[in-house]
Amino acid sequence: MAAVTWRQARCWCPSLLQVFRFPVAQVHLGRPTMRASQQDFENAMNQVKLLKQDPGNQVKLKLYALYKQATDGPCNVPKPGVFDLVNKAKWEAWNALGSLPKETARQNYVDLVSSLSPSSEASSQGTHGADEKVQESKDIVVSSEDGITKIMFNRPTKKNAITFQMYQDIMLALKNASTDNSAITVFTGAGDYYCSGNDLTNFTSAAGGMEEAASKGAVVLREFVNSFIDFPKPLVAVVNGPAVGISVTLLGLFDAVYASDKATFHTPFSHLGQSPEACSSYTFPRIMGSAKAAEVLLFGKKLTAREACAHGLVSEVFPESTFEKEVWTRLRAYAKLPPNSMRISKELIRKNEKEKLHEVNAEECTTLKARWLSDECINAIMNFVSRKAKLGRPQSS
Ligand SMILES: CCCCC/C=C/C(=O)SCCNC(=O)CCNC(=O)[C@H](O)C(C)(C)COP(=O)(O)OP(=O)(O)OC[C@H]1O[C@@H](n2cnc3c(N)ncnc32)[C@H](O)[C@@H]1OP(=O)(O)O
Repeated sequence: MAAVTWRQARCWCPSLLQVFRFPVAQVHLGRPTMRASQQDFENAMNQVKLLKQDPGNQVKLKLYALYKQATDGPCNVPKPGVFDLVNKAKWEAWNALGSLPKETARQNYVDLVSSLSPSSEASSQGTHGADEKVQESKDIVVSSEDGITKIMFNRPTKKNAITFQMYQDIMLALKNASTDNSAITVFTGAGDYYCSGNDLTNFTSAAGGMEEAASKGAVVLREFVNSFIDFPKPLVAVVNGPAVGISVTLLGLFDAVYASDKATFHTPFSHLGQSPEACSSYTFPRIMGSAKAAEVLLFGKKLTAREACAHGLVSEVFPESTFEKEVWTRLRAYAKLPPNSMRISKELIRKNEKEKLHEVNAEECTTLKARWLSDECINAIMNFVSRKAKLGRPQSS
């Protein structure tokens, strides 16, 4: 066998913070064996380089973890800071292997690579077909059926609060959805909530200083919101329950919002010492008028679904008992409309606003970065974490 040439191969992660790297070598693949030799291992590493399609972040993390376990043994390096998203994900994947023996890790690596045959590659790609089920991660579940790509917040025990990993998963899901075979893309939530907004522990668990955490948070937020501004297909929210914070402000960038009559819309930014994001400082006054937007964004007035509909944020409200059936029936019909026509019409509607939206997004992120470092914000988050205040409760409306 030829001498192995190690090198770092750049893999195909298309979203923000996407550069997962893992070593590959110059040889060919062996099929799964009962006991993988060093050569099988090296063959498998080379095969990774030859894969024609991106196997997806979850698989790449698994490969990285198994490679490290097989070569270095159990994870022995300090955990990266919370904002070092890629290295933290890699560290967690490696650390999760515990004391798995090197030989077993080597075998598992070979078997995993072997399973990435051309036929199995297709189902793990972002370019999945319109009738496939795809799961990007456990907290963000992506599926595609009947011409609709559904992106579901799936963290019901935490009211679907969005972690840093989930921001990344959503960006990836949107990137994939923009080129898949579906005609429209739909967001919804699992459980009783649509989404309770940013996970307030994202900042409290930051390993680096607050300054660094705020800088990185602003970068993630800007990129995240950009992916909604630029999304080319019709984007629909199926708001199954209460929505808080960024899950509300983002709705100003959606093309249609359907809500159950048990949904509420709450942006408690002043309570949190924060400021609006997702272009809502621009979209909300345009959608609902400046007086109502101020009440919502400055004073944190919680809107019922019917109020949100009356003020233009929601397209239509449905009774809870028939919500799912009625909305999905309608969406399946919409998804049969000519997709290019819908895409071109959306482009026309969005075109004149795009530059402005990007400007607003950048400014909101800069402002929020400063807010996250303020005493008002730090105290509010600490209050939530220590359960002195729950932001949903003091509101009377
Ligand atoms: C880097 C990007 C930044 C983007 C900027 C975005 C800003 C925002 O989104 S601001 C809005 C942030 N969200 C909130 O302020 C909501 C906070 N949560 C609450 O007020 C309440 O939890 C509730 C009203 C959403 C629900 O109340 P309740 O029905 O009483 O349920 P629990 O409080 O017991 O919640 C169950 C469970 O879920 C955890 N949780 C809920 N929301 C969040 C959250 N946003 N962040 C972190 N954790 C959340 C809650 O702590 C409970 O956990 P356990 O105590 O472990 O059961």
